[in-house]
Amino acid sequence: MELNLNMPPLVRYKIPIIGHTYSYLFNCEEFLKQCKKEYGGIYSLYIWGRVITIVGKEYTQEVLSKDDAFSFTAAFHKKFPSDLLLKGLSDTSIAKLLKEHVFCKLNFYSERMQKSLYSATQKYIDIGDYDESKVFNNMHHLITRIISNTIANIFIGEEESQYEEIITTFAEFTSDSVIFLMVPPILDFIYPGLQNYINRIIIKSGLYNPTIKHQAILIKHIKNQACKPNVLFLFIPLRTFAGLLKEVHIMEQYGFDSNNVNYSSLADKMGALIFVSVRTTSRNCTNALIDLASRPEYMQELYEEQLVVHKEADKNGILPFEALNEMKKLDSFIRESFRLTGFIAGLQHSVLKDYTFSNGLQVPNGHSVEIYFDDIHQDELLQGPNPKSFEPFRHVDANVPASKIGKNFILFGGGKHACPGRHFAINEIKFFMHNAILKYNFRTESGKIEEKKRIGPLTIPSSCGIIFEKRVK
Ligand code: HEM
Repeated sequence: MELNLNMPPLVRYKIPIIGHTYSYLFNCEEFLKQCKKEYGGIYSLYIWGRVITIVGKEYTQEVLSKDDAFSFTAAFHKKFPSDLLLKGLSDTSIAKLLKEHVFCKLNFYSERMQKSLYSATQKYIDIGDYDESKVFNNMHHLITRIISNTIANIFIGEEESQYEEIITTFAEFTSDSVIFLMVPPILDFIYPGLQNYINRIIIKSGLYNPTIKHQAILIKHIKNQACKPNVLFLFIPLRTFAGLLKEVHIMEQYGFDSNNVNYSSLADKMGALIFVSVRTTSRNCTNALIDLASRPEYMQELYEEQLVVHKEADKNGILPFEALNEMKKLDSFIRESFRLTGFIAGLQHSVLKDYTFSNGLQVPNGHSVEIYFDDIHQDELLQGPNPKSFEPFRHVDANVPASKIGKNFILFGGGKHACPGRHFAINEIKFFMHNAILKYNFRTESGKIEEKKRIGPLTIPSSCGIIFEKRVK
């Protein structure tokens, strides 16, 4: 019984119904700092008609590591009609399949990744003649298309990724699907969960379903791909479709038999894969690029490192996989960009059973907890001196790579469900940045440090102008 539990303190609030919603949305940084000062490392807020618990650095690892008590996926399903829009997302075999067949042989994808990244960069960051410079106003949009080219190339195949409609689907699937999350859940003030209930009616009645068009495009191209022998098929990293059909255990997992392929189910899984990979990578890649454009004083040092690394490239400019380990300064820069991504709180988890934290406070089954990112990513003890300042090479001396998760770095979550795609994403961002630094000089049009755009406790990349100039060799 919830009544008998020793729950975290509920922060005082003045306005009934609204509770802390306004402060959380519009003054999150200061508000959570103040709450921590008054209530300590774990307390509850009343937001959008529900009580949620904010968990600070001392208890974060408990949330991330105890997957029998806390679930990120369950919290997402509660807020979002994923069973209608993202059917593949609840398929736990995707993470397993990716781990077993893709993430453990990333070197296999390194060449494809570089080739498609470099050609897409040339296509979308096209600055014309040799000595021209050009301003690009929405890097997030361009980088999403560049990343979509690469992810589509790897997961749906070289040939299908040549179609603009497939790139559009990869680039827009996520933003179209989460449209329902973008609408503030005002109806939840009337009754918690009402907003999601109404969203479900809208989708089920056929009034509006933003993913249908993408589903049709994915099915069409998966079919195209499946009809051609000797091509890399889908996200199953076997070289040939014939090879795929021989892999009985994968076929069984996917309900495959050579005469009866369930394309709709494959498109669902592809949708889930796009959802977890494209926007996350694009957002962080854009942030890294703008963070560097904002601090041109670091460009030369990074350029010199990339020049040395590039000596290992073959005649087509393709680096060996191992060269990624040599990009130490770039890796540190990227980790610093991740660390200061501006997320104040997030990674909401649902509580799966009554749980007692190590300090004795308890949360009931069905409750939600959210992690206080700032308490970790901006903490002096965890990050070293000047945790708020962007010090691009602070991780070089510490010898901590961008992919290392732990008590002081939770952008990729943690525990058993920590993002398995982080190495893939970081490799992609490193190859992209390596190429961009070698080819261009870039800086913000304003000449200032451009901050991310804040949306409540989260951020999206700035849409500021970035000036690109070709480097004179
Ligand atoms: C910079 C880019 C990325 C970020 C910031 C990111 C972040 C995250 C986070 C926070 C989680 C939840 C972890 C948790 O529950 O504790 C997650 C899960 C996941 N991510 Fe990523 N991700 C990124 C890129 C990718 C890519 C490129 C892929 C695939 C190619 C991917 C595949 C997954 C999968 C399959 C899961 C679910 C893991 C599970 O439930 O066991 N991610 N990611």
